[in-house]
Amino acid sequence: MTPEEGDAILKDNFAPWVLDLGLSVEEVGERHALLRLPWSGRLAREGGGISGQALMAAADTATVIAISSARGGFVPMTTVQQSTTFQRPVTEADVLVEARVTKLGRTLAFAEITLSAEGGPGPAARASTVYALLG
Ligand SMILES: CC(C)(COP(=O)(O)OP(=O)(O)OC[C@H]1O[C@@H](n2cnc3c(N)ncnc32)[C@H](O)[C@@H]1OP(=O)(O)O)[C@@H](O)C(=O)NCCC(=O)NCCSC(=O)Cc1ccccc1
Repeated sequence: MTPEEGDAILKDNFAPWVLDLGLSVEEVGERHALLRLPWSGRLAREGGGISGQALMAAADTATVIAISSARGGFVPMTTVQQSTTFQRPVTEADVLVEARVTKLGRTLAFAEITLSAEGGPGPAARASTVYALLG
């Protein structure tokens, strides 16, 4: 899969409010995807840091792209579980969202996601996700 194909999956399969986050696919590999969440003050909470809700949506979205890449294209799937830790605030920076598929089964897929402020000192958040593959 190419980043352009990843962007097309975004456009065709996600809710309008998720598309409003402005996510774009920077890189896709055999079992991973790298997305960019552009900084916007609209995503910030009191104190100026990016909201956890935006980061969780970005992690969920990046996982769909990574699983699609691992499967060679989009297949119907649904999130079953996501667990997220928030480790550093992000202010005034894009967030790079890297999702890696750690197990691709027949009916379930597992992924680990690292979200980092561009140029930042380390992960801003990490997530673990489980997806049911429906097709
Ligand atoms: C399907 C499953 C994950 C597992 O089901 P099981 O453990 O086997 O449970 P059970 O047999 O008890 O069935 C329960 C119900 O499931 C239905 N159903 C079952 N199999 C299929 C099937 N193959 N296909 C379709 N439906 C199927 C079945 O009709 C039944 O409905 P009923 O109760 O009779 O009316 C279920 O727990 C579920 O739907 N959870 C909600 C997940 C969810 O909403 N996540 C958040 C949204 S994802 C997101 O946003 C990310 C994203 C973005 C863009 C693009 C992509 C992703």
